[in-house]
Amino acid sequence: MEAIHGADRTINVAVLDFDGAATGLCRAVTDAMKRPCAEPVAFDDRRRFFAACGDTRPDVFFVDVSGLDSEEQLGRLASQCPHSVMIAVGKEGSLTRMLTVLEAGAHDFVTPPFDPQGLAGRIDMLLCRTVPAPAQRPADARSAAGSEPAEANGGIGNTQPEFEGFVGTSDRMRAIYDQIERIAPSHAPVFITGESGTGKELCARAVHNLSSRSAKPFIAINCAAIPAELMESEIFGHVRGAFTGANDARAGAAELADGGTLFLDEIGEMSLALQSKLLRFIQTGDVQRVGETRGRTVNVRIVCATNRDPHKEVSEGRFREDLFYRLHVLPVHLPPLRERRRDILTLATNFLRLACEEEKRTFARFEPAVEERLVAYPWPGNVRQLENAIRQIVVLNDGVTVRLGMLPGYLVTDGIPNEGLRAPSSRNSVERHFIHPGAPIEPLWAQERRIIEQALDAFDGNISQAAAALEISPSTIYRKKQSWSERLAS
Ligand SMILES: Nc1ncnc2c1ncn2[C@@H]1O[C@H](COP(=O)(O)OP(=O)(O)OP(=O)(O)O)[C@@H](O)[C@H]1O
Repeated sequence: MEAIHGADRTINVAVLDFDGAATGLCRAVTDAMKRPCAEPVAFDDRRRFFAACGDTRPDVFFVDVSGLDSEEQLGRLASQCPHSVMIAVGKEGSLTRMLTVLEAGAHDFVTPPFDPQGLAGRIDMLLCRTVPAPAQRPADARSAAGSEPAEANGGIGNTQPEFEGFVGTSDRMRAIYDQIERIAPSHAPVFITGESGTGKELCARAVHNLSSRSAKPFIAINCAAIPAELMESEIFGHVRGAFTGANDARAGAAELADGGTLFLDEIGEMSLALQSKLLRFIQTGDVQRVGETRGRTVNVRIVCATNRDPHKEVSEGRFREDLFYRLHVLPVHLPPLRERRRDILTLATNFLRLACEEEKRTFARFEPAVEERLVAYPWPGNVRQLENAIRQIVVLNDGVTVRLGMLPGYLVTDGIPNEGLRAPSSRNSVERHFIHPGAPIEPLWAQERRIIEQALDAFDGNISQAAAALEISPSTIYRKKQSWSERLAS
């Protein structure tokens, strides 16, 4: 019964009920849901219900909490089924009971009079947010989900890698997946740019894995991590006695990668002297070990990456122009996380799942205030920083729901560590702009334009979503856009 989580898939529902009320509610809710639902499986025996749910993990379960001994049973169930939506059904609500039920991991605690319609909408939304999709081949994923991806429902949606280890379904990332698929079969060099932590190495590996070289080695060298004097021997190898400490002959990365891919990370850090040698190697295919006069021919595909602006490096004389044009044949640019904010929660949920598996923890979700923070933060260290933040939360805390108080300090305070963009989309966050005395004041229309354009960027140009986040109507955005073009044209 484990879920396959496309929007059109049949949803499995179970209900624990002692007097018929929860089953009645469950039927009314499933009738009102947009997704197809299987006939709810009803239980009136607690033991059988918990055992069955633990085994089969339905997508949604309704639990009549009036017959439970303690909320601990709910907590265990929430941990066992982290991707299921749990609705607690009570006879009457006290605030304390509600809080303990929610703390145990229920998504909602409902008491009569019920609102099946409203609950159906909420469950539809929660299903998008909590439930992972199965790993799919990218082409299948994009054709099956492509026309109506989970993100269209405004939720987290797919939390499994979408493409060769990449998580994220934003338009920007989908375009990257397409690009990687197109360039992978070629033998030409690939030049990957992007800020630190945006996934350049992941991209290089994807190019290799999808190429005809995938059965041969992928050898990665980080040009920033190896001292300049050792770099030549790391790439090209050395003969015995070539320099002090070279007690044995050794093959370099270029030889080891024969038939496969040589990934030169942080190539912008390579010295000009070594750049000349690399150029010669690319032109001839000949590897000459340090201390050797005769070379040997190898067949490698070069993929390189840098977080610098390569054009600037060339124009400022730090990177050889001839080498740049040899390498910059198939360029790929990975966007910073702040420019594809809709991927943040998908990535965060994925990292939460992975960290919980590895650290044996039970977190299954983020509370809404945490989601807001995650989406609003500019992530100057990009995906790597997000991954580290989630790992830190998981290691230092326990529970089912990640709460605001568990976030690292820099995410809780309003500070922006670097010059990154502050998210415009957080409803409850207050933008703080300080105007220093004597500083030029930006006209109101220009400030409005900046804020609206940031919101549009954050939602990949989706006007309805940007308008909802800004709490204005979509027509206001259309009207403003019109007035800016008139103003700029005049
Ligand atoms: N889209 C993504 N989905 C899942 N994980 C990602 C994604 N992008 C990056 N990561 C993860 O983030 C971390 C950093 O990625 P990677 O090392 O590829 O970045 P990079 O751009 O090469 O960084 P640097 O410039 O610092 O070398 C890795 O653990 C990687 O698996």
